Amino acid sequence: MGKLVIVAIGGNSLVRENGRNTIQDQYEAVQETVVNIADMVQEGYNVVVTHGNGPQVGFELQRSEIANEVAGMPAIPLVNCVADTQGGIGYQIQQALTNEFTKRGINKKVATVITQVEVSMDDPNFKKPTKPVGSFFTLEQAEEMKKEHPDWIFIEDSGRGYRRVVPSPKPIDIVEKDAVKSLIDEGYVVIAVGGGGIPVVKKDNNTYEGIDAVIDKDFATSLLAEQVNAETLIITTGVSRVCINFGKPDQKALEEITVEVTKKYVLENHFAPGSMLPKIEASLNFLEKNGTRVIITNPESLKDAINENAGTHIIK
Ligand SMILES: Nc1ncnc2c1ncn2[C@@H]1O[C@H](COP(=O)(O)OP(=O)(O)O)[C@@H](O)[C@H]1O
Ligand SMILES: NC(=O)OP(=O)(O)O
Repeated sequence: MGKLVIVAIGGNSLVRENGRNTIQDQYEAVQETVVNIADMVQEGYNVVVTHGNGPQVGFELQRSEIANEVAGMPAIPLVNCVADTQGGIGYQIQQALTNEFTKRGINKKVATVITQVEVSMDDPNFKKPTKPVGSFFTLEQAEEMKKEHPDWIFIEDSGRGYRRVVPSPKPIDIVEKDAVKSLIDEGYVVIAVGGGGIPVVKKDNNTYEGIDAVIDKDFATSLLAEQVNAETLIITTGVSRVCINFGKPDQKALEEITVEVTKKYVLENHFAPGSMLPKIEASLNFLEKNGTRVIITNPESLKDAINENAGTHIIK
């Protein structure tokens, strides 16, 4: 069996900049991304795919709230919005990847696993929402919305505007990890922990119950990578490389950095919370366990990045 690589697709990287946010636009972005994943499979890598849902889960929540306010339809709990977006995006990746394999004559099967991820009810992150979801707003728009919904919390997201935030507990365990492992062993390209996984808590009688939150997909991906013994973790996002002094005149793109240097940059606040910081922290977690390398890049650079010609590489 070839080397096992986990590729995480950022939710924002599936959103077109035309502001329409249609399902068709999202499918086109998925189709562009899977071309690069198929290239990796063709090069002999075993690939597990994970994906975010930050924008999409926020859109779903907004649709539910509008339907509730306008038509009195019952609101959809946040945990179910996560499940819905996990299924919807998983379906698109599964179909696009299967079609790409068919076109290229690659004999590979693809399966999406509806994945529950255990979190702790006592996680302090339930009290302090940090996960940005949905659209970007101006400060004026955010202030206007807060007048109508005083309980909504907004943060500024990496110079891109203001976004609503929801609680984001840390993942403890992947409930369906054995199913994922079995499918990998059978040669499937598996899509799992979509949107960071559906957050669940374990009750005293060992049963699970959903809880309203959005788990960061980078942390869930890092945990899955550890649990299935992946060698390489690749996080695709909106930038080709991680930078220091991001957005400033002296911005510098990083090609290769060690864990030690990365930790120093974290302490110097080079990585924005809610966007680049979780990717970096998830990368460090993975490298401190069984991982050997992490690559952070944009989807179109995937193939070059795995051949060490693009992206930011974090090594031990
Ligand atoms: N130091 C940094 N280097 C590069 N990008 C950064 C940095 N800090 C913040 N960012 C921003 O973080 C974004 C990635 O986070 P985000 O869009 O939330 O992730 P995702 O692709 O998983 O949805 C980048 O596209 C960039 O705008
Ligand atoms: N759930 C999650 O982390 O999604 P994004 O990667 O889209 O922010």
